[in-house]
This record gives sequence, C-alpha cells and structure tokens, in this order.
Amino acid sequence: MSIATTMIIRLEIRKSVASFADVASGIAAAGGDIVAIDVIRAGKEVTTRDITVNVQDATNEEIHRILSAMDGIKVINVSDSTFLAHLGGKIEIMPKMKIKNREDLSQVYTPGVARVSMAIAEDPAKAYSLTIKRNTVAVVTDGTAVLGLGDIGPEAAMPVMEGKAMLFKQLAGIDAFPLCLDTKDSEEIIRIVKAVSPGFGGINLEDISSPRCFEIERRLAEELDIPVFHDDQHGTAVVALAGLLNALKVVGLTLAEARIVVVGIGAAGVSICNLLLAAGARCIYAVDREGVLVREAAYGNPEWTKLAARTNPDNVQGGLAEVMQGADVFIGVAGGGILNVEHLKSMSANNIVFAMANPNPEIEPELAEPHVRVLATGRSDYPNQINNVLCFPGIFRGALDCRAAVVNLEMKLAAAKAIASVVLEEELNEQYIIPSIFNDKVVEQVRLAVIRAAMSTGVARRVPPDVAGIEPLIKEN
Ligand SMILES: NC(=O)c1ccc[n+]([C@@H]2O[C@H](COP(=O)([O-])OP(=O)(O)OC[C@H]3O[C@@H](n4cnc5c(N)ncnc54)[C@H](O)[C@@H]3O)[C@@H](O)[C@H]2O)c1
Ligand SMILES: O=C(O)C[C@H](O)C(=O)O
Ligand SMILES: [Mg+2]
Repeated sequence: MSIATTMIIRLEIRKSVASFADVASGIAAAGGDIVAIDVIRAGKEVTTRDITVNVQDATNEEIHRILSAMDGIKVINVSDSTFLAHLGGKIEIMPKMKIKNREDLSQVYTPGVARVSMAIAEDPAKAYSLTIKRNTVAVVTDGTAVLGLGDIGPEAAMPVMEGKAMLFKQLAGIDAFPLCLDTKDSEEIIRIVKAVSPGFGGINLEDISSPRCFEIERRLAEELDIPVFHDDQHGTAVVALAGLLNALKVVGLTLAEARIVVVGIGAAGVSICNLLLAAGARCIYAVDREGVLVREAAYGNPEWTKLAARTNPDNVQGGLAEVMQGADVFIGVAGGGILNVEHLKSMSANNIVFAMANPNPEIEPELAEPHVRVLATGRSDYPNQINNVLCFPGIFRGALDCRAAVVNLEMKLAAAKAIASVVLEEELNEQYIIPSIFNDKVVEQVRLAVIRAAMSTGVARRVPPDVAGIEPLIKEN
C-alpha cells in the first residue's frame, strides 16, 4: 500500500538538446502528475526550473532515474514536501508576553516569580491557576508500537508525537509536549512519568506496545491524580464505537445483533472489545496471531483471559477465515495486508469493514470496496477516517476543563456518542459515517459530553462556567 507525496524536482534544461515537453512526458511515464512549474533562472542556453509533482508512491525512484538518463537534462535536487514539512521539527514553545523592560523581567523572573512560587508551595493546587499545568498534556511514548511500524525507538517516534502535539493545539488549544523515553522498562516508565507529572494536567500515553501498556496505564491512573489516557487503547475504541454506531444505522442492525470480528488484540483491540461490550455488543470474536480467543485456553496475557470469557459466545475454533463466515463487522487493528477478498466475500451482505491499521490498512481500500457496504480506514486520504484524532483532543479538553481525576468508562461512552451524533441522521450514508477532524463541532461536543459524564460520575473537581445549567447537547443513541 503506497503513501502519496509531493516532490519538488529542480532541473537544468539545456534548450538546444531538450525541451520541457520531454521532461513532462518523462514524468508522466514514470507515474508523476505535474501540479506546478516555477522558473528559477532563465538563461539563453540553460533554464533552471522547479517542477512540483504529485506521486502516488513516495518511494517512486523512477522519475529521478528517467530524468537523469535524458540528454540535456540535469537533476540538481529532488525534495519531498513531507520531509520539508518536518525540517527542524513541527512545534515550538512561544512565550505569552514579551519581556520589554526591567519591570517585566522582575515580574516574570526573579525576584517577582519567587512570590508566586511561595504561594504554590503553600497551596500546591495553585499550580492550576498560576502555571501551565492546567492546559498542558505530556505525550509519552517508549517508541515500541509506533503506528503499525513496531518497535522503531524513541527518536523515530518523535515525528508522530510532534504530530499529536500539533493536533492537540490546533483542535483543542491544548499545549502538548512529546516525551520520548529511552527505556522499555515498565517500572522505569511509571517512575519517570510520575516524576514529571507535576508540570502536566494530563498524561497521554502513545504507541506503547501491549501487553506492557495495560499495566503501565493502570498503575499510573491509580497513582496519579491527573487523567492518564492511553490513546491507542481508548481513543481508538471511542472512535471505532462512534463509527460503528453510525455504520450499523446505515445497514439497519443493532450493536446487540451484530456479529463482530476484531483482529489484533493488542492495545487498540483489547480496548475496542471492552468498549463495544460495555455499549451492548453481544457477539465479538477477538482474533490475534494464534487465532480466535476461546474459553478453555489459558493465556499469559490477563487481558486476553478476561476477554476470552466474554467473547466468542458459540466458541468457534480457528482463525480469521473461520470467524469471518457470516460476520457483519470486521475491525482491524493488527497490521497492513492481513485481510483478503475471500474473507470479505464470506461476510454477510451488509458488511462493515474498518481497516484501521496505520499507515497500511488490513486491506487496500480499492480491493475491498466492491465487496463491502461500509468501508473505513485510519487514513486521511480515504473517506470515513476512523482515527483516534477524533477523540483525544476533545476528551482531554473536557477532562482538563472540569479537572477530572480520571477518564472513566462513562466519559468514553459519552465521547463516542458525541462523535457519532455530529453526523446528522439526514446526512448519514455509506461514505459518511464519521465526521471529519476538521468539523469544529467534534471537539466542542466531545468536550461537553465528557464534562457532563465526569460530573455525573463524581470525578469532576470543577464545573466550567459555560457548562453549569446547560442541558446535554447530544441525544442518546
Ligand atoms: N486508526 C486508528 O486510530 C488507530 C489507533 C490505534 C492503532 N491503530 C493501528 O492499529 C494497529 C495496532 O496498534 P496497537 O497500538 O494496538 O499495537 P499493538 O502492538 O499493541 O497490537 C497489535 C496486535 O496485533 C496483533 N497482530 C499482528 N499481526 C497480526 C495478524 N497477522 N493477525 C492477527 N493479529 C495480528 C499482534 O499480535 C498484537 O497483539 C497499528 O497498525 C496501528 O497503527 C490505528
Ligand atoms: O497515529 C495515528 O494516526 C493513529 C494511532 O495513534 C496509531 O498509532 O496508528
Ligand atoms: Mg498511536
């Protein structure tokens, strides 16, 4: 499965030997689509141009090869716009005021700052009003399960975590900071996160492999008094449930009736199964590498043992092929390419397929489309993007605003219903089961639903002024 990108190719064209038409046909032959041409230098003999080319596959080397082999053409440089967008990183820290004179200096720095520090020393809760704590989230990873790329290490995880921080800020106004840890030791991760927690209002765990992620999150949630939320578990589960509630309406089934296959019982898969069960699903088949979870087996992973007792009601034995027979819903959070057309053909006629692995879905959307009624992926370049970015900004906005101590089940269910309800009944169709991340109702409605659920379950420590006395905006699904 390819990832499209835009290349900028700087060329010298010797006019007596080659023409731009030669260049254009060479690029087209190699699968490139020219979208812009800029003349950098127009000499009598030689012109230098920047040619912006869209390619469907970022690993395309054919264009470079064809152009380099042409007489009269010299390739000066090829840059990839995705890499250019990452030069020097994607985020920065900006002060809220400029220090213009001594008076400013003595307020924000010594000696004035000392008074503020002493006020917090006397009452640590003042950190919420006098520091960045109330609006700052740590995005913590050890780089062990980055997207579906696996254990690629903390440095390589940085671009993903910077991307999450950008989304936190742009979508929810939250200042998020990546903490990529050079340790895989669960106890050490717990210790480090606890030690840095005073400066943060919440902890977003990201891309930490399973089963370690379950214990790390459980311990941190127990031992800290700020919300700790493993995005790959719960953000993914919330958005998958939101998409499924709407997709089921399109095909005319209820959650309780649907036969649901979840593949990849890691961080995302475990949480998806648990949330779907909490929302009323009755027939889930949880499949990992060794096949479907079954009641009689003993599993080293306690999450699997708990799930095995609550899933696979007719105790089907086998693997993906067996459980896909007659299934209504497939949810993939395993890895690219594990699903084939035969699997899809064996599903029920009104089937729903969420191929959510990133960056490569469980099946190429073009292959799946003819055999699927409702199709969604985790990517932004296809319709129905089921991605946890629809959840984490709004759920943290809500949790921070009501100073929730935790993110509990009720808050997650409320967030899922809020996301689903952004798509109005009259808009709902196979191609539109989930709102776009650019729909500005998403964060606001998730925030409100989460605050109300936190208040009604007693975990909110503050009532935001705009919420007091307002009726819930979202309808019950
Ligand atoms: N769309 C989204 O919002 C979203 C969110 C989270 C994760 N994901 C994607 O889901 C995938 C899993 O993420 P995770 O954080 O849960 O990782 P993880 O490492 O915790 O879990 C992956 C699980 O999939 C299983 N698996 C791998 N190949 C398999 C196969 N061929 N058959 C059955 N099971 C298989 C592994 O054994 C493991 O249990 C990744 O590709 C990730 O990008 C997508
Ligand atoms: O990062 C994403 O796009 C979603 C998710 O967190 C993932 O790990 O794939
Ligand atoms: Mg992730």
